[in-house]
Amino acid sequence: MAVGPVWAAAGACLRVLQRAFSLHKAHSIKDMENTLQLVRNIIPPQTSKKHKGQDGRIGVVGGCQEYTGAPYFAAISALKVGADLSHVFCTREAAPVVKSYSPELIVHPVLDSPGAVHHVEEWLPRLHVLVVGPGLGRDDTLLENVKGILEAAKARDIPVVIDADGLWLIAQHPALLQGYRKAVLTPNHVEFNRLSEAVLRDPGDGSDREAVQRLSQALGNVTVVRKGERDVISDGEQVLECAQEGSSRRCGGQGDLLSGALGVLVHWALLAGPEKTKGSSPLLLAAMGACSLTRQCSHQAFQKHGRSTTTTDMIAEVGPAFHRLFET
Ligand SMILES: NC(=O)C1=CN([C@@H]2O[C@H](COP(=O)(O)OP(=O)(O)OC[C@H]3O[C@@H](n4cnc5c(N)ncnc54)[C@H](O)[C@@H]3O)[C@@H](O)[C@H]2O)[C@@H](O)CC1
Ligand SMILES: Nc1ncnc2c1ncn2[C@@H]1O[C@H](COP(=O)(O)OP(=O)(O)OP(=O)(O)O)[C@@H](O)[C@H]1O
Ligand SMILES: [Mg+2]
Repeated sequence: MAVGPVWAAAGACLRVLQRAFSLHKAHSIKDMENTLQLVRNIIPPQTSKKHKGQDGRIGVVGGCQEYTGAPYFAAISALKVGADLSHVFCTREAAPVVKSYSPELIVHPVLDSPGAVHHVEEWLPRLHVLVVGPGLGRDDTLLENVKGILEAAKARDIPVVIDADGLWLIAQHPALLQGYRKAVLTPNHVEFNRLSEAVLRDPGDGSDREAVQRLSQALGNVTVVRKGERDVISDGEQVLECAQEGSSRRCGGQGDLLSGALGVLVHWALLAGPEKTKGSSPLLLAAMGACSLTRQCSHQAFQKHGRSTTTTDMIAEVGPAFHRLFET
């Protein structure tokens, strides 16, 4: 019987695979650590010489009758990461609710008004980044206004982070962002599949890494962050993975935290210049920073609150998590 040699061959094969896997894992961890080092480089120093607004004026476009939490989570997270001013452009009904969550946000009740595009356009020169989509909903009038806002942001070369229902809009009209190198898309599992179907028609089999890279390429190298058990990030050229330890809690709102944090980091990364980013794509660095931070917040909050952890608990961890990842 040749069972012995077969088992021996299978065992050897398994050991080779295990070794390859652990080497790959060690490599990924090293890649992640190298990238986090570059993320530390882009963080602007805190000095007494700065004026209000310099470290970030972020606009969140979202907030409607159903969803008021999502734009709040995104906008407050931007502030907690270190932006100086955070604006929310939402519907008339949502505005008093969002305001009542926090006196720190500047809230514009304009998104469902006929002058929505014009109003946001007037603010654009004073904003560094737009985060489009958290709690936006899918009302046609709102989405039409957001189309106009995106066109206006592109015309001014303002970076945009697109999340949640903003991604729904892009799945209907991919041309809106085609080739815009200052865009970052942050789909969850379902949003990623929807976008891939819409943009690639045949998303194919391939690995997660290939799928993210292909979507980015098909959209003309916009940066794509696919959230999940591991976050996969690509600008169509490079692919990074974020495997920072998070938690097994999957409450709503964690992606909103990520999008707000990313808004600030995108501003910082673009401001930092090549001597700080050392040839790496600023948007990839910003994405890796925001993904690591969100997961670290989740990890810390879960250690304290376990099963009852919610996004509010994670937001309370933004300061300590940021310090732990980027300032020690
Ligand atoms: N407190 C709030 O106001 C919140 C509002 N939210 C808003 O809710 C709106 C809809 O967002 P959704 O994320 O529900 O988008 P979708 O409506 O596209 O999601 C569809 C469904 O997919 C499911 N899903 C998510 N991840 C999955 C996975 N990995 N595998 C299988 N199914 C999965 C979700 O449970 C959801 O019911 C957006 O505007 C969003 O910003 C969310 O951000 C959560 C918090
Ligand atoms: N299975 C998982 N294991 C660990 N972390 C995960 C897992 N899935 C998602 N995450 C993390 O949770 C965060 C939010 O991702 P998620 O997929 O929940 O976004 P979302 O559905 O857009 O959230 P939201 O409820 O805010 O809309 C990201 O930091 C991501 O890395
Ligand atoms: Mg989401």
